[in-house]
Amino acid sequence: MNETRSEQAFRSGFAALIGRPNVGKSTLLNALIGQKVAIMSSRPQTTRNRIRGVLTTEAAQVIFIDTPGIHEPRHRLGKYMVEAAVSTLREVDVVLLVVDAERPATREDHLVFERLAGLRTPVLLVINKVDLVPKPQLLEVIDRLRTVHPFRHIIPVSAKDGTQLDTLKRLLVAELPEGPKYYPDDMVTDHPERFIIAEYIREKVLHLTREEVPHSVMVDIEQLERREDSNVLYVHAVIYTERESQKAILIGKRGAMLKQIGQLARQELEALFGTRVYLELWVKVKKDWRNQPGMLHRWGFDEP
Ligand SMILES: Nc1nc2c(ncn2[C@@H]2O[C@H](COP(=O)(O)OP(=O)(O)OP(=O)(O)O)[C@@H](O)[C@H]2O)c(=O)[nH]1
Repeated sequence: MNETRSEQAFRSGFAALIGRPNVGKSTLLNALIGQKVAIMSSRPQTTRNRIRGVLTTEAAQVIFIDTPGIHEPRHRLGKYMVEAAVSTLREVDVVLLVVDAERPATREDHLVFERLAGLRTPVLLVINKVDLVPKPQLLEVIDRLRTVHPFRHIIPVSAKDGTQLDTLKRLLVAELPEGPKYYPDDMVTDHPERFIIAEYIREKVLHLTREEVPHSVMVDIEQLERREDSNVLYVHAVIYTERESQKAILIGKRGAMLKQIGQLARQELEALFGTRVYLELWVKVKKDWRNQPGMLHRWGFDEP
């Protein structure tokens, strides 16, 4: 249709939506996503990092995730869980911090601000509910919050009447890397857990093997079963490589590397889902998987 548009690279990635209760996160998300609001998790109560929604435009896809531990005081949640929540902020592409223009720096807000210390992920500060405050007051708020963190942008919006939402979308998408469309446009429900688990395992692979194993690694979750009675999430995953030599590295001496990958991934997944995780990992060679459309579809990478 439009030539210049089709030449532009598609962007995709994860955005963490954070902010104390009642600042308008849900309203904002609904306003950004509009009719396509897609609450992805069928069992929100069992998943800690739930996907709240997916914004798909012609040029980009933003997957918004929730990080519940971020808003909780340390004593209620325990150090480990807070750290798990904060580590999510390091893993996403962009953080959207929402505050309320009328009450922008309560004690609860500061709790959230504290979690940003030292964070390298770009943070967009969204000052919501600007329809409720006069402009001079808004300028004061911006001045005050400017010093809280080196925000990438400060964007005053009103989720309620739509003020500045297009600007916010544009700035948000600009922070995302080029990438595939992870979810079909009309996806309403799925098990995003599959995708998240695969990404966690893949991250451990890349981290532990450094340059020895290139990015051609793919993780496929073959089986995902929640054993309600025992509160265990059972995961059977296969790490695909393109060469035998990579497979050998991934398995390591007497399986030591694979064991380490599994242990680290399991610990993080347990923190993420708040349940025990039984993780079974296999390594298989699948030559040239990247050129097999069937494989790509299986992993949800549909052509944009
Ligand atoms: N005036 C005004 N009200 C808003 C705006 N955005 C949200 N609200 C109101 O603020 C209240 C809280 O909004 P929510 O979207 O539920 O807030 P939340 O941050 O998702 O809250 P939790 O789910 O508790 O974390 C609701 O009554 C909204 O109608 C806005 O831009 N302007």
